[in-house]
Amino acid sequence: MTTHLGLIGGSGLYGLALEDAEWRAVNTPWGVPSDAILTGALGGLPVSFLPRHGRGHVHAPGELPALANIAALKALGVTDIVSVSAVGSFREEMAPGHIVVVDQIVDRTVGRPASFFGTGCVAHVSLAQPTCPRLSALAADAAEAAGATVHRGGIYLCMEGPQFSSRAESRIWRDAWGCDVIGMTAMPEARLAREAELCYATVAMVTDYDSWHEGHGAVDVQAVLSVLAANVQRGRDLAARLPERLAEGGHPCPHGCDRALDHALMTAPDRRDPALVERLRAVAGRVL
Ligand SMILES: CSC[C@H]1O[C@H](OP(=O)(O)O)[C@H](O)[C@@H]1O
Ligand SMILES: Nc1ncnc2[nH]cnc12
Repeated sequence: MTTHLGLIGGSGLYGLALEDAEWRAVNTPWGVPSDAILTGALGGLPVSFLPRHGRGHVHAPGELPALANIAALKALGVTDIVSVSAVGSFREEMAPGHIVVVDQIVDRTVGRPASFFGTGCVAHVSLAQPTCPRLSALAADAAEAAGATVHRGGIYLCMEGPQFSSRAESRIWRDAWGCDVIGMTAMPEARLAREAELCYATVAMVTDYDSWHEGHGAVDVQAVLSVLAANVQRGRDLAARLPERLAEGGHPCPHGCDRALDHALMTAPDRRDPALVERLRAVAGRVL
């Protein structure tokens, strides 16, 4: 399998310098993604870049076309997705400007479509390890090489938003639930990447201390944007350092991300909905 890097740019990251760059409109059985996808190469490795919120930050976190986003990257041949996200921190030592390469996610979103499968073709994939350890380690190495302070591992609380958390919520996620960072977009992205058999890693850029920290004001967009602006070059450096690490080959994935559907389908072949199966070919063709 040819390694193809998919980069999902979060708040503040709407473009990237690629070789042979071309913005391509992609359609999927789940509609159109957040924006056209910038295809090209970095250091000889095929790369596809999708601005999660669209250029100009059009889409709210709760209304992102996440199914179309993952299906479009899969259709372009992406094997590995590195998602870049702005997050608030629940830990003093995970300071603004630092990077946390998340290894666990707690999903507090509500009402977001979160599966390609459903009635007529039911599947249950494992999400015990929602990010790929191999890809996460490579992303952490690239971030360190780009000069960032990196925390390897952390629990990402994915809230619904779009409002930020109350102080009481912030303290609950931090003290009672033991979460490390908070954002609004890792879910259902990570779920869908697993269903589409793609390796997925989240590189979270800390922009604030959310609302719990007595020594810091509560988060607002201005604070987030000023930290992102100060670190945008580091984000680009990190992206530029990923291909050389990925090029050594990671497939078959030692953690089985690219075979996640091997034993996941439940619906008997003769009981499957043909229309749904047809749509599913775009992400799960390997097992259908
Ligand atoms: C601009 S602050 C809130 C916004 O930023 C994060 O977006 P992303 O994960 O795409 O970087 C957060 O999840 C919210 O959507
Ligand atoms: N404190 C916070 N809560 C949710 N999403 C965020 N993105 C950046 N900072 C955040």
